[in-house]
Formats: sequence, structure tokens, C-alpha cells
Amino acid sequence: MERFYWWDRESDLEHSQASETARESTQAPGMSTGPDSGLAPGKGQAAELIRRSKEAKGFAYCPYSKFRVGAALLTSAGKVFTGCNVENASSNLGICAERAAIQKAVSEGHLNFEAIAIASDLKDQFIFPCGACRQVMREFGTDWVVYLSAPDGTYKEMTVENLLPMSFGPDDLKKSKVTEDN
Ligand SMILES: O=c1ccn([C@H]2C[C@H](O)[C@@H](CO)O2)c(=O)[nH]1
Ligand SMILES: [Zn+2]
Repeated sequence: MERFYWWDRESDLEHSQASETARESTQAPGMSTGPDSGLAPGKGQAAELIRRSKEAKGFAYCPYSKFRVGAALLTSAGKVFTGCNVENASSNLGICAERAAIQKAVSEGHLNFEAIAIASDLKDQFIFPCGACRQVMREFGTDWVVYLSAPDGTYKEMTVENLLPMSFGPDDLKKSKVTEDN
């Protein structure tokens, strides 16, 4: 049976970081990277990401909860991936909008993120990500932005660190243990 270890994955990570940096350095502020890209980090980022998250909310598949959520994730390369919640008749198989967006991005080789915007229909309230999504965000760093939006376009800006302080992450797996043989 083929096995994958942490150090295999780490080399993938370094590779991807290097390629994202390379693409970023050739990109002027505000310039998009291709037909599917939205925006580069910088001015107007929050408003545009929130707009994209609301658009994605329109695709929410949520016949059970009737609770629509959309997310728009900005990579360090300036590309935007959107996601919506996708529920299932076998209820615990549903996935949140935030994780849908992250999984789309990772599946296309993007591991470095600047920000994610989240939108819902909650009246006069910001939408907060669930615990599972916070942990999945944290896998890709603690120092990036989460825009929690309300339907009227107002938003609260937080970081992954704010939302999940004192977290467990990839580096913890590399720390020394009392037993080294397992
Ligand atoms: O931040 C959130 C909170 C909830 N949901 C989804 C999960 C489920 O489909 C529905 C109700 O919990 O909303 C998200 O996608 N993101
Ligand atoms: Zn979630």
C-alpha cells in the first residue's frame, strides 16, 4: 500500500508557494491574472470579494436547512475561487460554502490565501464560519483575512487567528514527542 507522509506534502507546499510568489511578482496591483480571476490584493478587495460571495450564495444547494451561504476566496496570486453550501439527503455529508471554496482552490494548486468573504441571508447580522471551516482555514495559515458580511453590504474584518486562537496546525505535527517511535 502506498503511504503519504507529512514530509511528502511539505515539499508540495514549498513548490506551490514558490510558484504563487513568481506569478505574483509579475502582476501589477489591481491586474487580474486571467479570465477567471477577480482581483489582486489591495484596494476594493473587501467589496469585490463580498460581491462575489453573494453571487456564489445564489448557487447554494440547501433544500434541508434553507440557509444559503456563499464564499469568495482570494489567493495570493490574485485569483478568486467561490463556493456555496452543498447539502445532502444524508445530512452529515453536506459541506459549507467556505470549505467548498477552499477545496476548489487547493484542487487547482493554490495554497496561499489573502482573504475570504462570507455571505448569508441573516438579517442585520454578520455570518460567522463554523468551527470545521475555521480549522480548515487554519490549515493554510493564521494570518489572513476573513470578511464576515451582512446582506446590507456591511462587514466585519477578522483574521483566521482571531477566529481560532491557540489552534492546532501542520507545524504541531513536526514537534518533538515523548516517544519518537510512533
Ligand atoms: O458559515 C457557514 C455556516 C453555515 N453554513 C451552511 C451549512 C449548512 O448547509 C447550512 C446550515 O448550517 O449553512 C455554511 O456554509 N457556512
Ligand atoms: Zn463551516
